[in-house]
Amino acid sequence: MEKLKSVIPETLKHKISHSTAADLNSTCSSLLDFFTNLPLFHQLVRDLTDPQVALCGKNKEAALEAKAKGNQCFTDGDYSNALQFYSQALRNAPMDAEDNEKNLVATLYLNRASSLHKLGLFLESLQDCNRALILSPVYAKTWFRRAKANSSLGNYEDAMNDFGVSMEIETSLSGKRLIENELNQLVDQSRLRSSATEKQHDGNADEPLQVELQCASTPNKGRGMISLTNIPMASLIHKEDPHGAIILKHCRETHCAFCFNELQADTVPCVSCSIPLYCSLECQVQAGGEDFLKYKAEYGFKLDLSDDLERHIRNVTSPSFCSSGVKHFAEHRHECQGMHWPAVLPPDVVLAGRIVVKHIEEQAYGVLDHNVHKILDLCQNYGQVSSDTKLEFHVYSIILLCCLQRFYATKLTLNSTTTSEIIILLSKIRINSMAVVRMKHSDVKQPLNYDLTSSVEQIEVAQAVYSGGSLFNHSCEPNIHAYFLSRTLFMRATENVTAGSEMELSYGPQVGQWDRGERHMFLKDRYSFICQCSGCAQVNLSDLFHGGYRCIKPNCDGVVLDSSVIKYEKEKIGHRERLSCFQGNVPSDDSISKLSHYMYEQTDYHWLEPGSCLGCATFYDLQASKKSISKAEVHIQRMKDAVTSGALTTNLLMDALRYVDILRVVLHPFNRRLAEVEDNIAQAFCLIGDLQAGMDHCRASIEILEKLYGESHITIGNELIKLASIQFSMGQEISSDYTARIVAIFSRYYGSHAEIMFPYVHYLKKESCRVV
Ligand SMILES: C[S@@+](CC[C@H](N)C(=O)[O-])C[C@H]1O[C@@H](n2cnc3c(N)ncnc32)[C@H](O)[C@@H]1O
Repeated sequence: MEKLKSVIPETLKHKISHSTAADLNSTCSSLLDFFTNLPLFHQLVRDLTDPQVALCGKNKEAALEAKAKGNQCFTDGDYSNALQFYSQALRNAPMDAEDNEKNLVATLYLNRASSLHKLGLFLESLQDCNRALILSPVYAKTWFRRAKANSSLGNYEDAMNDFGVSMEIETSLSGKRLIENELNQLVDQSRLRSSATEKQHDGNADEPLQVELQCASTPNKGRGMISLTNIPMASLIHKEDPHGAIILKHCRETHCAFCFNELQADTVPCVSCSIPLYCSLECQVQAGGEDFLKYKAEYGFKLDLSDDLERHIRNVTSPSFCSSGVKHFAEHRHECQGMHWPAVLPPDVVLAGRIVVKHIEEQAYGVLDHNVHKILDLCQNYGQVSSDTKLEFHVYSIILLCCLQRFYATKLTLNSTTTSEIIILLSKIRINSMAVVRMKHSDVKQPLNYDLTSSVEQIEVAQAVYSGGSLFNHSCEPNIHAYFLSRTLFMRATENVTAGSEMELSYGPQVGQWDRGERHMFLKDRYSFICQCSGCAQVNLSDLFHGGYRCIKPNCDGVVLDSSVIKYEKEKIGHRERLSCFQGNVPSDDSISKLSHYMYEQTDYHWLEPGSCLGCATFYDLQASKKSISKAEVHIQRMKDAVTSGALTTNLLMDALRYVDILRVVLHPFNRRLAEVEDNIAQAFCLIGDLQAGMDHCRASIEILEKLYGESHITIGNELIKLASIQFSMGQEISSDYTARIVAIFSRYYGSHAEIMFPYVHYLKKESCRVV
């Protein structure tokens, strides 16, 4: 692609770089003319769309080779490698391929089920048996394997039926005897053990939306969502499935390409290509590609089975989702023609393709020509994107159209109108799509037992467009919180909202996390807008403390600011509205109220000068402080590196501690850097086994963060979990007040879903009941 961009004449590049949305017809027409006569372009399109050169098609030989390796590993007792090889074979195996006169895919699912069973993964083993039986219900071995999985799971009735079918199909005497033995053992077992399994808490799946919202015009952010009623904190205010979504490349091997949940060992590959992996048949069928169920074998035994066994076979081989009647747009279907453009082009471009195809399919006679701009009624900002992005949008739009034409030859014309419409669609996706995130597995699965001071990390797994969700504007002081379950977007009010207020979420940056300059830069680079939210427009204490220095006058709590911060604060003062944060989030304590009182009382703004204390107006030169900070940072970094590389020593930690003292002398006590450093020190202490010191520093970090974010922010919730995990490791009891505080914060942000997303919340709730 870079090569293609590099041969575009400079004059044309210049024209594109300076184009606005109104110029697109002309720039697209020029680029199309240029590409039409460029062999390199035609070669590139051929490479992307010719199934003969693509590497993502099915390949029986590769599947058989992997199967043979899997069999060898299984024989050698190396079940986890056997599992890997069978999964690889499944990815490559054509659905209709036969091996030893049996359906190859069914055999591979059965073989993998055996490995999964050996590894103790019984549910996964059961699911693989189900898949094998849909494709081929006539093998006694598969029913036998299913019976074993069910038996291990305590599903005795199902297991007996499975053995029953297996016995009917089995022809050999020795086979029948084996089944009979197993069946007898199962009968004994089922008498001894109850099959009760704990039902997983799945939240209130049908929690109703409790609010009325309206899309209205705002003074400086375009459209926005306004509440028409008072909304209590933690209410669910919005729930939506995506208009279009796509998994990110780095998560293809780890997360389901449809629901974006983490993949388990029993992955289901796409039926007709070797790229996407799904967590279940249901996801595969909904996402499209070819339909797995197309290969469902008809049950045609010539056996005299009881009604119960006949019903059992039907239930197993016709999964319930087949009859649910819910029809989804099969978003992967047009990408799955043995070509590899969907695997190669950037996700937002492939996502644009999905949205275009959905548009065409939803209109029975849809043709993509002049009406693409109606695809999504969302705002776009083509005019504001960088020159480089404009050029990329042009090139990718033409390439995407060429790729889509292979599937929709009659409905897609490649001309300047369609190309410019795709460019506008890409601009819409750029500012309106959301990153679907998941908590890092290890952070949430093991209640209070994870790496002691690691922070809860989110991973971006997919990019999705939510037509309704896109109407919510950004605020660095948001009053709603967005999160995802599978691919569904949920939004909740994180505070009590009065009727008529704007409902705003954070697109990333928040007050307390970054200073105003960093927030602006991020939003401008990523979304190309200048933030006009209350956090950026009004003076708030968090922004003052965030990077503030300590006043040199003894007993003065005032904060001293650097010129870079002053620049932004002066801009805010132009707005003449002050201290929004003080009235809401930040807890009042003496130092804050003194400072805020002082600031409120001032009618002129001379106090706002670099190096001048906001509390007592004493001036001092920040240069010397900056020098000592730089020196201290070197030593703290040395300790951090040692933590990362596992080479931490007590000496390195003590050395860093001395330099932290220097930071404490020069930085304001609520400076965010101090919170970060306290956290680093806490982690280091935990690593060398001094958990008490680790806990003290973790607490010190939380106290600072509370000043910056307020006491009920989710960041504080995450930090409190960290503290609880240290306490837990020390064998200390976690007090019920403390537990209640954590539960309250998580419930405020995740409502009834808090426990599914963070199993430790469930654990803490149970603990607090026990303590009380
Ligand atoms: C996802 S859309 C939100 C809905 C949009 N306002 C509309 O009219 O469709 C994002 C765009 O809204 C505007 N916007 C959202 N939050 C903003 C903020 N805090 N300050 C300024 N503009 C904002 C920007 O133009 C941004 O590119």
